[in-house]
Amino acid sequence: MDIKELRDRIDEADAALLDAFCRRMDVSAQLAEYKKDNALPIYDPARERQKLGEVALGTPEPLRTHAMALYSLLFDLSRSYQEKILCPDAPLVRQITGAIDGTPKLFPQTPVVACQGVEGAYSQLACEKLFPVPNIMYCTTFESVFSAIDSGLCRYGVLPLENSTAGSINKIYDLMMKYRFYIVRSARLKVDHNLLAKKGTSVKDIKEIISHEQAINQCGAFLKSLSGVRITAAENTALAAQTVAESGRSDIAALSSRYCADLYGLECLAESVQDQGNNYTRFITISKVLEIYPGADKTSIMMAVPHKPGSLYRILSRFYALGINLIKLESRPIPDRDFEFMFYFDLDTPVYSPQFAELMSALAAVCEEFRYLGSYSEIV
Ligand SMILES: O=C(O)C(=O)C[C@]1(C(=O)O)C=C[C@@H](O)C=C1
Repeated sequence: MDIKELRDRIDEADAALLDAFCRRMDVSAQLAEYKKDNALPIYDPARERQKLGEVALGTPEPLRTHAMALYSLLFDLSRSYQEKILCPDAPLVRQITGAIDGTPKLFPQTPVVACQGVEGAYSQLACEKLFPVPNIMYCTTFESVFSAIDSGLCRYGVLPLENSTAGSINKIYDLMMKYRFYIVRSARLKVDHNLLAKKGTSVKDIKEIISHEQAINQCGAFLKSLSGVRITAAENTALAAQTVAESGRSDIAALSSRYCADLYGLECLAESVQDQGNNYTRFITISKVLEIYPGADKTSIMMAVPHKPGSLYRILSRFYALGINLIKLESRPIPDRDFEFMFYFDLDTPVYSPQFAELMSALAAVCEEFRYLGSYSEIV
């Protein structure tokens, strides 16, 4: 048999499948109306289990798992179709539409912004990338940034979320579980670590290098190339530069930004010493109020899914069914719950698209715990 004949047979099978699929979804819509009239929940796990059992029995062995995967997807599509019929205007979708209409068109120019660190820290550079003229309030910890927003002390907070070399900043993800906030903008900042020391120092004199743990990790190869040097962790890279400047020693150096060299009158002994030339950190701007500025094409959400096989797959299949691209997936253990995880998703979808509205109403209905973290644009 040639390829043309085989493809004709596939087309024939597909026509029957498509017809059966449309009929099945049509009945699903009728079931949605029945459930509404009789106050029944959309999801009926016992019925789905029974159907899967029948599918397993009715399918020859080599195709059994494939058929079961197909039916799991069919149930998902069927349920999301029913949700669309029963709750076309979910409260979350109304809240998002309200925020789009109610947010000013211009991003704030001179607000009070909280960030962790001191003058010269990468967070300060991020604040300046995110706002034209930020009025920066420095906090000692990431948590104090969250609480400054929560208490209304500052309107915005800027926090690092992930680094292209070192990965996610788990502490921030964990704090996200504890505080209520929305992301209103993000930015990618190129992070260049430089070896800074007092003027007149040469690399061979250096006996100690101080910096933030993340920066030390990102400069592993360079640090290995220096022998007999003690590595000391500092609270942040700016503080490391300040310590060197105030040390009165000519055998100590810091890994820090170019900005800090100027700020603390230090000399740059070696430039861009990080392992990966393209070292970026992604920062987010958070606010207590949901604001959606024009051009929002990214959305972050977090959710706890039931602790059973296929739960995450069910969520992912919804993204797939609606053609929504997932750009990041992170998971963190939920405190006090045995091996249960909170999942964080970054989605690449304009907040104005109908698929997005459909996804938001569907997810809010299927997850154990679901939080919409905001829609925003990213400055690169
Ligand atoms: O049987 C139902 O109650 C349906 O709504 C149909 C259906 C299905 O698509 O087969 C969809 C959702 C339920 O969880 C169970 C089954």
